[in-house]
Amino acid sequence: MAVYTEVSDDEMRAFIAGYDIGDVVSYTGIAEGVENSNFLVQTETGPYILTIYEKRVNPAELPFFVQLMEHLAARGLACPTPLHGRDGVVLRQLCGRPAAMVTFLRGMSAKRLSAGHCAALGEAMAQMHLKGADFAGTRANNLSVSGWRPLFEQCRDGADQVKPGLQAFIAERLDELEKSWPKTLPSGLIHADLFPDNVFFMADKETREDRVSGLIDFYFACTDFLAYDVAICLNAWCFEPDSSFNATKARALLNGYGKVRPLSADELDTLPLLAQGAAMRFLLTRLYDWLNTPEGALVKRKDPLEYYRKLRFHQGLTGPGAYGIA
Ligand SMILES: Nc1ncnc2c1ncn2[C@@H]1O[C@H](COP(=O)(O)OP(=O)(O)OP(=O)(O)O)[C@@H](O)[C@H]1O
Ligand SMILES: N[C@@H](CCO)C(=O)O
Repeated sequence: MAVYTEVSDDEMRAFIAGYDIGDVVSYTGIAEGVENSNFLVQTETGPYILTIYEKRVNPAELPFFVQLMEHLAARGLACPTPLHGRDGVVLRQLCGRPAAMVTFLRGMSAKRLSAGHCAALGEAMAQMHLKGADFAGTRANNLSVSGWRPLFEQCRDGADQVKPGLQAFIAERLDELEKSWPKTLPSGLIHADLFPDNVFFMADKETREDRVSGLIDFYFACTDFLAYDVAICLNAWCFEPDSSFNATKARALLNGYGKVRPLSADELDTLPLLAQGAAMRFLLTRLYDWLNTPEGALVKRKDPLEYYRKLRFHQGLTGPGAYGIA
């Protein structure tokens, strides 16, 4: 459940009055998500999403995220578009926290992922990379290689409670990743959290096949290697619940991506390393949350060991062939 900030009816009405979108008809907290408080707000002119930004979002970075969504939406990417208040302002305050309203996107995240979903995701991600190429804003990725060790230092003492030997495993892998992390791959705007819950699909009316209808949750977006985004998605989309890797889904994802933006030989060769790094990122943030979320908290903790297993898989690879590509 991700509604950290409760909003009263009066506070909601006053907040919505700041926009030219009619009066509030109803609103409800959205249970999904872990980072921010989200509400579905119905007004006389339709549905909107209200986000109240919580702990992990740095208010100073909000203009970057808002301008990025405006940039991508203006170039035809189906993503939330921030609403301007009557005074022109996008970033506002509600219940003492930064807040913004965005357009509501139709569609649903895929519950049972198929190779078709992975192919569609690959294409949509590549389109986002191309549309983001002329975005003027930049934001360093604080959850890439230089951010992992400080995060590890904050949770290393608890690691062995989660799995005996985990502390030594992470320490050894971190040393290796820091030594071998690439320096010169094609870079640009990446989403950095394009998990299945952040991608909406709708069935095509004629073919009945699921098409991507929208990408949401740009609050980890940053400037980094484009192939790192691909690696994050290989991890998030191509493993089965029993932890086995599905090379058919990986091939579909990579081919879908490559149809729009072909990956260079360097990017392909580096994928196993990038995928290990991407697994390290989510292993560490989940480990940190696991150790720091009090028992009984409203938010459901995600299993860090899922990403330990993913890291181990990529660690054993010598090239991108295991991802189903020649
Ligand atoms: N623009 C939108 N249109 C429709 N639904 C949305 C939109 N934005 C968010 N939602 C709904 O709200 C839920 C939570 O949103 P979001 O993933 O942005 O939250 P979060 O707390 O930042 O989550 P995460 O844990 O993925 O970082 C989504 O799963 C979706 O159901
Ligand atoms: N997608 C993240 C959580 C939200 O950023 C994870 O699964 O760990």
